[in-house]
Amino acid sequence: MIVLIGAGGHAKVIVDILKASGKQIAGFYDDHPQAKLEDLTLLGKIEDITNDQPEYRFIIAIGNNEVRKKIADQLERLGCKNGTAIHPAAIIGSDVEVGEGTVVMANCVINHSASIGAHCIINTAATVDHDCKIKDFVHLSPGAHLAGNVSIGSGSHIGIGSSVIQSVKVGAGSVIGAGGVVINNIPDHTVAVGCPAKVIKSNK
Ligand SMILES: CC(=O)SCCNC(=O)CCNC(=O)[C@H](O)C(C)(C)COP(=O)(O)OP(=O)(O)OC[C@H]1O[C@@H](n2cnc3c(N)ncnc32)[C@H](O)[C@@H]1OP(=O)(O)O
Repeated sequence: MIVLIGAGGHAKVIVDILKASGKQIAGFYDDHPQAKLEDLTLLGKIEDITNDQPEYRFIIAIGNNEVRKKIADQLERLGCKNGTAIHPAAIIGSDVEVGEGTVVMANCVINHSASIGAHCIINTAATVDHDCKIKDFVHLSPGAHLAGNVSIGSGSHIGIGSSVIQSVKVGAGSVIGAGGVVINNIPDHTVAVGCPAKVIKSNK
């Protein structure tokens, strides 16, 4: 039984994925007392989460990577278990690892021997090619494409429609702007944009 945390647009898409894959949703937590998420039950504020029902599997349905990490730390302290949501129209190759709490949206392709960390978002129609290594709390935006053997550090955000050529490393906590074309390694905690993507500022 899945429990969602958050009730925004990202959460709505995850509800659709869970419905399409036949998973039951017990309800959702959100800090706004008037929050609505389809016909699901609001279970309380995020600070009210407990591990009283060990059959629950939590998915943090919030797009911001840092917020997701903070809540994941809270869930870990409580001993809560995480669920995953993988759209039935996603294609997952052999020897692919998908970490707990991660969501994979419709029309994604994750190819042979790629590994995806925990609490990642592999957004609509993103592709991750063979042997890529994606650490925890990464967001690959819709239509982002990673060639083979790319590494993405923890908490980085790859913008919508970006491409990363083979064997390049994007550091931790970095952002690649929408439509960026990454052909060189990108350091930790930076924002890079354009074609070819160049660092324009720090992301600390
Ligand atoms: C389902 C969903 O909705 S998933 C969400 C998907 N969303 C995304 O992928 C958003 C990605 N975000 C971006 O591309 C943003 O523009 C960012 C993060 C790169 C930069 O945002 P900010 O930090 O607010 O920077 P800001 O808008 O001030 O831009 C700084 C400079 O970079 C330029 N710039 C910003 N984004 C880009 C871009 N994607 N490509 C090229 N140049 C860019 C701006 O024109 C500006 O240039 P200037 O200084 O010459 O005027």
